[in-house]
Amino acid sequence: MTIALNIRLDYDNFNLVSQEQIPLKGITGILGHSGSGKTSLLRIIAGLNANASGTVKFADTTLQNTDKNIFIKSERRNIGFVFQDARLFPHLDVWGNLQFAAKRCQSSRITIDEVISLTQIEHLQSRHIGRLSAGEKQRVALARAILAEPKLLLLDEPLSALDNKARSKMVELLRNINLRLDLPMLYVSHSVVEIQQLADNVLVMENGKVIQRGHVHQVINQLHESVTSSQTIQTSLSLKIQQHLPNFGLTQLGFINAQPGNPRLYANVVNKDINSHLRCYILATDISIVLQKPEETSVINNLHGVINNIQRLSRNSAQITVNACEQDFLVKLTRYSVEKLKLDIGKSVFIQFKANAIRSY
Ligand SMILES: Nc1ncnc2c1ncn2[C@@H]1O[C@H](COP(=O)(O)OP(=O)(O)OP(=O)(O)O)[C@@H](O)[C@H]1O
Repeated sequence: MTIALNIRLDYDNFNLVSQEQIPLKGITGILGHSGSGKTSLLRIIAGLNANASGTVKFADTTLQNTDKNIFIKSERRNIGFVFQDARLFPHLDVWGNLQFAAKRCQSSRITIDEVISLTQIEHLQSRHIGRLSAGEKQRVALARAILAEPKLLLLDEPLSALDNKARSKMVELLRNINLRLDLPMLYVSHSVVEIQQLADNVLVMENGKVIQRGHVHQVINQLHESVTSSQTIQTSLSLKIQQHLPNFGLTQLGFINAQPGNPRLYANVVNKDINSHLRCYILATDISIVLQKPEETSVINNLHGVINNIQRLSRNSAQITVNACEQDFLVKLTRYSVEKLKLDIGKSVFIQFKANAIRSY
């Protein structure tokens, strides 16, 4: 199933042009700076922007074809939408908000109780909307959207008002809902970390155009510097949980396609089952490079690799790509260190990073 777009939207100071086939499998993240056109793109797909011209096809259904004067109204598109600000009915309690959605929904592939349980709002049912936290409101908005049994769910920065704890809970919840209901999602955010933790595939937007697309790790590891700040350049990867070392507060991890002899990595204890995959990232500023094999060091993660790219970031800093165990690691160094260590493409080096450099939500 895909969304096929061939559209154009012109405002006085902004033009969006997109010819895109978006495969609707799992969660597709749409990443980009403020003003790059992410919300406009979602609104066109949802049928909330009649000013756009061109064609929008959802699987075999034409939702819009300007030449043929076709425009299926938003409420008939079978597409759900969760906004940044939840947009619940303020005069109703949680149950009232859910009932409203359930009444409008025709089939019953999922019951209201199942949705309440999936979104973890059992204890909130009689609560008035005005007495919910931002995270709770988002979970109710999500429940309401799911109850309408959409074929596609669009989410526009739904986590932006949440703190880190609520955010990580929502990320887990969205993944769970995506798997349990097999409900494809398009998820807009300007946060690289949020997209890294949630999306399977990513589109990157800039100035009203999609400039990058692909699998989450591949896109994030090659993010254009105009999209990411040099502070958030990161290696995005998935690792396999090998064993927990509770006495040390550590978890041992392996590369997914590990070859015999590949070293293990260590992260601060991760609450996940053995053999499951941990989606994680390592900031480029958290990795350092040494020329000799470190023998006596407190830095727990040490990998041998070869430099395959050096890219200048600013007058005084550079991004070095080191391939180790068939994985590219991005490292940010000062130009002083690059010159001092005489780093060059093809040079054999060791990279080092601490356990707490392996991050996840
Ligand atoms: N109704 C409108 N009339 C004129 N210009 C608009 C309108 N809606 C959006 N724009 C402009 O279109 C551009 C893209 O806006 P859009 O909301 O799609 O960006 P975005 O990437 O979602 O940004 P953010 O992350 O801040 O939500 C912006 O420059 C915005 O000012």
